[in-house]
Amino acid sequence: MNFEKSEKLYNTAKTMIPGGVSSPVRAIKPFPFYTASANGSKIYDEDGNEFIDYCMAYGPMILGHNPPTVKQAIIDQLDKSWLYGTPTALEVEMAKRITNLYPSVEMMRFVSSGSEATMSAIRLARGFTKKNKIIKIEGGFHGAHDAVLVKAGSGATTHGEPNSPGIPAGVTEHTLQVPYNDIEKMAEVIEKNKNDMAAVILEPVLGNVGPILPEGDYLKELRALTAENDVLLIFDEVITGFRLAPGGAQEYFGIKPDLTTLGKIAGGGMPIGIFGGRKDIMEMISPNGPVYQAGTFSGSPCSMSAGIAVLDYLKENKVQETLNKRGDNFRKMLSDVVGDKKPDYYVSGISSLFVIFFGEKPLNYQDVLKCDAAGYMEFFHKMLNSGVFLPPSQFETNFISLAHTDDDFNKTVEAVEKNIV
Ligand SMILES: N[C@H](C=O)CCC(=O)O
Repeated sequence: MNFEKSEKLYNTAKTMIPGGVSSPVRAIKPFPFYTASANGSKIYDEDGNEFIDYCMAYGPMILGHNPPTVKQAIIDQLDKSWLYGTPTALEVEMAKRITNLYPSVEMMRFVSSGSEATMSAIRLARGFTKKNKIIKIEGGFHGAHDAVLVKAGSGATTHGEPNSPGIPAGVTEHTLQVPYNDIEKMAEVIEKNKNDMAAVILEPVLGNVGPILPEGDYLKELRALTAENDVLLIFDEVITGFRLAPGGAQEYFGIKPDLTTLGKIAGGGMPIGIFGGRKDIMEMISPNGPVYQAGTFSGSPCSMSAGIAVLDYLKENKVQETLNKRGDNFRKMLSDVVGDKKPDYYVSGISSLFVIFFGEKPLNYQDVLKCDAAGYMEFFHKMLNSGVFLPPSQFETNFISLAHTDDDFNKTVEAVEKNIV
C-alpha cells in the first residue's frame, strides 16, 4: 500500500500539532494515515487506500460512517443554524428518550464530551456526599481530566503515561485505585476510607484496555457493597451505553447505578456527553443547587438532532439485538482462527465489542499489561496493509457497526489467519 500523501501530511502536521494528531490514540508509528472520507464500514485515506474500519471513531458510529438518517438530521438542523446559547426543544426530546431507556437516569445534563461528563459526575458526587475520595478501577479510562488520569487505560497506557505529569498530587491523592473483578480489594479500600469515600466510578465492561468482562456477580456485588456503605456508584457507559442494550450495560447486567455517564453513540458522531442519575443527586447541580457545571456548546443542536435520529433508528430497527448476534458470530470466527495458534491469543468481547489479546484471558489491568503489546502492533501494521484498520493499540477495543457485512467479516478473518503468527 502507498501512504505517500499521509507521510507528507504527517511531516507538515508534526511541526505544528504534537505528534501530528489531535488525540494521542491516533498516533501510529512511523506515521498515521490521514483520512479523506468514510462510508459504511469503510474508511478512505488521502492516498486513496480503503480499509474495513473496526476503530469506528472509537465508538460513536454504531450505524457505520455517514448514515443517511443521521446525516439528514444534521443537515436539517444546519438550515435552522447550529448554536443558540438558549435551551431548545431538542434537549427535551433527547432527555425523554434517555429517561425511557435508562430508568436510573431520572435527570440529566448534556455536555460536549465523555471527559466532561465524568468530570462533572465526580464533582457532583463529591458535592452531594460532602466527601472527597473516589475509587477508580486500574486501567479504567474516564477521559483526560485530572482526577482520573491515574493508572488510566487507552492512550495513556499505550504511550506509557498512565499517571500524567502536570496534575498536582493533591488532586490524585483522593483517587484510589483497585483492580477490576476484585470485590475483596474493593471492600477493603471502601472500609478503610469509609468516612471520606464519595463514589466508585467504573466502566461496567472495561473498554479502554480492550474489552474485559465482569466475572460472575462482580457488578451485583459492587452495587450491594456501595449501597451498604453509602458510597455512590457511577457507571461510565460512554462506550457501553446504547451498545450492549438500548439501556446499556445497566440494562444488560440488571444493575441500577446512582449516576451514569454517556456519550459517543448518543451524539450520532457529533460531540456529546451526558451525565445523569438520581433526582435527589442531580438537583444539586446549579442553578437548582450549588454544584457548578457549565458549557458554551452543551446541548449543541446538531448533537441533539443527530442523537435523536440515531436513538430513534436504533429503537425502530432493534439494532442492538442484530449487532449482539453478529458480534457473537464474529468473535467465534476469530476464536476458531486464533484458538490453536501459539503463543497464546484470546478473543475477548461482548455485544459488538471485541479484541484479540496477545496473551492469556485477562481479568484486570495487570493481566492485560502482560500481553505482547509490541507483537500486537506488528499485527496491526500487517492488518492495515491487508486493508483492515484495527485500533492502533492493544489497549483499546474494536467496534462492529451495523454497516459491517458478512463479506467484511470473512475478509477480516482471512487477513487475521494470514497475519497472525
Ligand atoms: N479510548 C478513547 C476513548 O474512548 C479513545 C478516544 C481518544 O482518546 O481520542
